[in-house]
Amino acid sequence: MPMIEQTEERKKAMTSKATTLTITRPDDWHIHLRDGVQLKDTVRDVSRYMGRAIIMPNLVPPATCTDTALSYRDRIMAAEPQGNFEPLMVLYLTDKTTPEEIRKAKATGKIFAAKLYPAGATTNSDSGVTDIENVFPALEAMQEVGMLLLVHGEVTDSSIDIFDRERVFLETKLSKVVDAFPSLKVVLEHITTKDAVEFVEAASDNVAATITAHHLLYNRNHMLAGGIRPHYYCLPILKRNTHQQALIKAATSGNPKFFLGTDSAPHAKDKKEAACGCAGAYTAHAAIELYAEAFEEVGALDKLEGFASHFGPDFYGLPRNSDTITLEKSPWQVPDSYPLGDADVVPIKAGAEIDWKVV
Ligand SMILES: NC(=O)N[C@@H](CC(=O)O)C(=O)O
Ligand SMILES: [Zn+2]
Ligand SMILES: [Zn+2]
Repeated sequence: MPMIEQTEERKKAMTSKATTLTITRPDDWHIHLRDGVQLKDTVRDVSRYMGRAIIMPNLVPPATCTDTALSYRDRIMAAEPQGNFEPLMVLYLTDKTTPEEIRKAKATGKIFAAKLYPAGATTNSDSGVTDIENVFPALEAMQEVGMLLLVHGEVTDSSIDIFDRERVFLETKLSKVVDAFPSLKVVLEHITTKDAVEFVEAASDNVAATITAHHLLYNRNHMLAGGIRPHYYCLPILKRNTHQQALIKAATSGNPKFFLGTDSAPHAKDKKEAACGCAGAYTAHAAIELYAEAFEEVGALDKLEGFASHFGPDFYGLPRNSDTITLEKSPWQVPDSYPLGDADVVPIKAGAEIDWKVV
């Protein structure tokens, strides 16, 4: 066996037997904290060890302007009295977002990105964008002031199969945006397909993607084979195994274009276990632990730190966190549910064991 392969083999053997792992403190580059009575629970979970998080603005009503984004930030800060956690705010783009609003948001130093939801694509996206060209003036201003564009990348055309909506979005919409705004930094959020991996790899260095833990750990069989499991239902929907494999390969490749974004999106139990259940999976109770399981599965624990703690801040042009966290191999059982304000949320791996624990 050639020398290089032996070294690789040894490294694999080492990482697969690792019992502790210390990494730079991670950040979550895509999370839903919701609002009101739910905030104390969602903020407690994310702030246990995430240094910062990009906070999605799809509230009811959505955070479409600087003032609503800043007052939402204040409510999040009030829910985390220790002050160890920094929420990075995001503006919700609509057909009417003006270049002035973009400049105003950027000038606060607290709003880092604007989010494109195609109208009707996902939870609370009704006020989203109806035609991508409607936001071109806003995108022009974002490119100019250096504000990132975050994208829910799915078309909403009812004639397009739900499993194809991400791919068709790349071909018909996102390609237009990256061609028209080559200096705009774009994050394709929560990618779910091999097509998205290839799109991001082939694009310029201004295009990156977040990947969730649940899309690394699961495929559509987990959701649909042997019974329908609503807690795996999220958007973009889990795809077939070959797409899951492409995502695992991208996340563990060491390519800095792919980084951590949990898309942890809690919905009350009764809103998920329903005839028409809401889209979204809750993973903030064990975010880094779930990623550690996915990385360990393919012998790539040595690639977790870059993905979870380095590539996100590098892409956003922010400093990396300066302290560390330590994970320990110490299996624990996930509760059947957690409190979520005046309701309960069923988390991913409810009632099952997770191997890693943050100490
Ligand atoms: N991912 C989801 O399935 N749901 C998210 C919205 C989103 O990120 O698309 C939510 O807010 O519930
Ligand atoms: Zn989304
Ligand atoms: Zn989301």
